Formats: sequence, structure tokens, C-alpha cells
Amino acid sequence: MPILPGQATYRILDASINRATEGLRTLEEYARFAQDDAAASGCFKSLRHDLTTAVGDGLDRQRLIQSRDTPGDVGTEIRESTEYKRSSSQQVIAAAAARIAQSLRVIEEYGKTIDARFAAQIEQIRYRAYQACATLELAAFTNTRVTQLAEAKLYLLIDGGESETQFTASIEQLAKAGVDIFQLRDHSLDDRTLYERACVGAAAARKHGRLFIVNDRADIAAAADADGVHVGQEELPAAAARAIIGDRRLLGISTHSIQQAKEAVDDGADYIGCGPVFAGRTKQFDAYVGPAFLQQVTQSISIPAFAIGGIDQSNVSEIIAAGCDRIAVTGAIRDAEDPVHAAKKLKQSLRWEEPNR
Ligand SMILES: Cc1ncc(COP(=O)(O)OP(=O)(O)O)c(N)n1
Ligand SMILES: Cc1nc(C(=O)O)sc1CCOP(=O)(O)O
Ligand SMILES: [Mg+2]
Repeated sequence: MPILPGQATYRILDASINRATEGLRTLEEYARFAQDDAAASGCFKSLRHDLTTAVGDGLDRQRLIQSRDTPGDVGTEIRESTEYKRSSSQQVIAAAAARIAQSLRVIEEYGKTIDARFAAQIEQIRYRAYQACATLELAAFTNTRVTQLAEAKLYLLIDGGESETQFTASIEQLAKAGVDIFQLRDHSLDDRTLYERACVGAAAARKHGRLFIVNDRADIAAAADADGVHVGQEELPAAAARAIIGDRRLLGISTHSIQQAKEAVDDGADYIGCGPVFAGRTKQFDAYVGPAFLQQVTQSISIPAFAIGGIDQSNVSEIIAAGCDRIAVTGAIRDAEDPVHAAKKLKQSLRWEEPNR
């Protein structure tokens, strides 16, 4: 069928309207289901709605549909190989945002040849879409785990408990008491149980806006969708752990000297454990770094550093006096008569601020 110039215009408009609507819907779903962001989701929905209304008011819908000729569209045969590849949700968002911007501009330009008022309405929708897309893209690129880590003060190493129910209940209670990060550290569990505890623990911590890390096992951290893994000096190297957990999960590394701390930063750690500061009941060591190591760390290391080893209410002031306000503990909470009370007290101590700061 020969294509008349007017029909060609309608054909371009029809294809671009569909493209813009699909792109808006793609971002609406991301905002709704991945970000749980009702405001952003509503914003894309109203853009979609306003586009449909402007098209309904300004264009002849029958002509739009009559102009559609998908089998005869030479463009459906031309595909860049990149159009089939999206390795992350950020790429999906960036591609949808670009599609929206381009197709709205096409609608506006060709719309000018039909109705100037219609074109002006599309221009307004295009500006609103630019803003909404930019906001969503920024939110998608922000790693909330890194933000949560930056604010974290109290880190608890916890074993898998007697049962899944008891483990989950402990995490929920202690999260409410102020524990910011949980680490599942239990060398007695078989892999299946470790994985199952990691799954329920990560979900329980997330419910309360807390982080959940798996000790030693990058594979289990990734499989259970935990927030990260913690590795020691004799365990999986940082690069190997990172390859398993990916860029958006957290990597913690144990350090026992300032040189190890600097190496951990160079190796891409998100945070370090610094110890053992004091002797404790959980793990025995031949030597202790003491608060002096913490002083070195706070002066030269920029990523979050958690003092660890024998820290409890009786000595936490020494950690703070060394300039460190982040601690990782086991016994201080596990062995307390009232673990919830112990966690609350420790958290309060970490909020302490130097009087003349
Ligand atoms: C926060 C934090 N710091 C240090 C450690 C100790 O890790 P590692 O040296 O690998 O010893 P194990 O915990 O594996 O016995 C940690 N787990 N967490
Ligand atoms: C597992 C572990 N790693 C340490 C290190 O210095 O690397 S200290 C430590 C034990 C932490 O438990 P508690 O608070 O009961 O001493
Ligand atoms: Mg370890």
C-alpha cells in the first residue's frame, strides 16, 4: 500500500507514542516494585496518562491505528546487538529513559506539523519526563547498602541459634534494640543450614532496615541475597570474593595492622574489622592490637572501621577515646543476662560525642 506523506507522519507518531508509553511503563514498574517508591511510580503513571490524554485530544486515533503497519516496518529488521543485552537493572532504566526522551521529542517535532497546541503539550510532558527519569536513574545508582553502612555503629557477630524461629526472633529483637549490622558467624553449621539461616536472617534484618553479612562464605552471601560477606586475611582474596558477591553487596575484611588496613582499602573493601583490641571469650589470639591500632586507623583510613575483640560496656569508652565510634561484638551481647538491654546500652555509648567537637 503506498504511504501518503500524512500517513507517514501518523505512522511515525503511532510508533513513537507506543515507544514512549512502553518506556514510561518500564520505569513505573521499577519505581513500584524495585524501589517501593509510590511517589515516583505515581509520577510515571501520570506522565503515561497525560500522554494518552494529549494524544486522544490532539490526534485522530483512527488515523493512528490505520497507519500502523508493523509487518511492513523495515526498522523491525534492524537491531543492534546491544538492544538484547541488559546486564543490570540500571541498564534497563537508562535504556528506557533514553527511549522516552527520544520518542517524546519525535512526537513533539512531527506533532508540530499537525497541531501546534498538541506539540506544546508534548513539550511539557517531555520536560517532566526528563526530571522524573533523572531522579529515578540517580536512585537506582545509589547503593543504599553503602549509605546504611556509613551510618552503622553497632555490629553483632551472631551464631545460627537453636532454630530458624529463634534465630529470626533474636535478629528482630536486636535490630529494634539498635544493632545496625548482623554477621552470621557459625562454623558448626552445615552448608544447607547456613544458607537457610542466611536467607531468613537477611530478610529479618532487611525488614528492620538493618544489614546482614555472612562470615567467610561469599557463595552463601550471594545465594541467600545477603548484604555482603566478611573475609579474613587467610581466606578468599578480596578480588575473588568481589567476583562472587558483585558490586552492589558489601565486602568486609579483617585487619590486624595498619598495612593490612591500607591494603584492604586498595583491594576494594567497603569496611574493615580492626582487632583483636582486647581479649574476649569468643576467639583466642596470641597478641592484641589494643586501642593504639584504632588511633592509627582513624587517622589514615577513610572507609568505615569496626573495632573488634573483647569489647563490652566496661571498655567501650577506650575505643571511643581512641577516636573510633564503631564496634563489632559477640560476647558483650550473646553472654549478657539481657542481650536487648546490653545492645541498647552499647548503642547509647557509641552515640557519645566529644564535648568540644
Ligand atoms: C567485623 C569482623 N571483623 C573481624 C572478623 C574476623 O574475621 P576472620 O579473621 O576471618 O575470623 P573468623 O571470623 O572467620 O573466625 C569478623 N568475622 N568480623
Ligand atoms: C571473631 C573475631 N575476630 C576478631 C579479630 O580481631 O579479627 S576478634 C573476634 C571475636 C569477637 O567476639 P568478642 O566480641 O566476643 O570478643
Ligand atoms: Mg573468616
